Amino acid sequence: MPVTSTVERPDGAPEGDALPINELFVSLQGEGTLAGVPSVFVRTSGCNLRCWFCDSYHTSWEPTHAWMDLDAIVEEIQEYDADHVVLTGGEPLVHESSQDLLRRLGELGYHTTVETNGTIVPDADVPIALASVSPKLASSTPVQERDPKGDGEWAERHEQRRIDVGALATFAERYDRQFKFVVTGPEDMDEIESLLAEIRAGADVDIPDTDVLLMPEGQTRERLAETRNVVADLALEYGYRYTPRLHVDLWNDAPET
Ligand SMILES: C[S@@+](CC[C@H](N)C(=O)[O-])C[C@H]1O[C@@H](n2cnc3c(N)ncnc32)[C@H](O)[C@@H]1O
Ligand SMILES: Nc1nc2[nH]cc(C(=O)O)c2c(=O)[nH]1
Ligand code: SF4
Ligand SMILES: [Mg+2]
Repeated sequence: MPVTSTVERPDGAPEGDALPINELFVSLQGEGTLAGVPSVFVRTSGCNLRCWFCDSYHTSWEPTHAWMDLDAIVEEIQEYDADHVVLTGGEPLVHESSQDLLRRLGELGYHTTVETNGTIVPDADVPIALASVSPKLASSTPVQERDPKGDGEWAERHEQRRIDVGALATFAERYDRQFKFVVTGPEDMDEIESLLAEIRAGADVDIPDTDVLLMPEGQTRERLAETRNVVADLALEYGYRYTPRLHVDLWNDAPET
């Protein structure tokens, strides 16, 4: 599948294998089944979606980055004393070079997690230890009233692109994975249930409820204080997992955390 980057490659970008990097830092994995594990985060810039709530605004709505070649990225990762690497964004899989980075990290023995919206499937040979797939629900769509830019310009494109059941089923079949839904309230549950039914019908592997995580929407402690208990109760009611957002609890989602 051709992969197109939404980030322009400006004059002066390095030749060959390189990625637009928004930030590269070490922290505790804040979300999902590996929450609490010290990890190096590589955050690429550029996304094919525009969630109104995106907590990485400068990789999606207003991308900023420095181009780094893969050698420099790997060298910087190796400077940290961590064996887990989280490749995130933006949407890391819009970039062909993300696949090469994953191949190199796999060869070096790193445990790799890819944080992805699940719309772009990598080549079959790309090693991913944990596919952390966060399919985007209707409640993520940047309709005019919720658009951070106020014009609703992205709503239609976002709506068309946000779900590809075939792609989600392929992630389920190929990798150890978690499906991590951002939940804004009880209204999201019908869509989660019907989407899971479609993925399960399309995938020839089992997807146990323990691979389904509900994550409260919130970029700040204040917002999480409103959402976390609602979402925890929904996890109990529906029998799915709850995941905290440790980096928000601990550091209020400051840059490089
Ligand atoms: C910034 S995204 C980057 C990876 C990929 N584009 C995606 O959406 O999965 C990283 C994770 O943060 C989640 N996320 C983004 N904004 C959020 C918010 N306001 N509250 C809760 N989770 C959020 C995403 O759903 C995803 O699981
Ligand atoms: N600590 C921490 N954990 C995270 N897990 C997923 C993140 C992401 O932005 O993809 C993230 C993040 O930004 N920080
Ligand atoms: S898909 Fe991920 S990076 Fe893209 S806008 Fe949504 S949360 Fe942000
Ligand atoms: Mg984050």
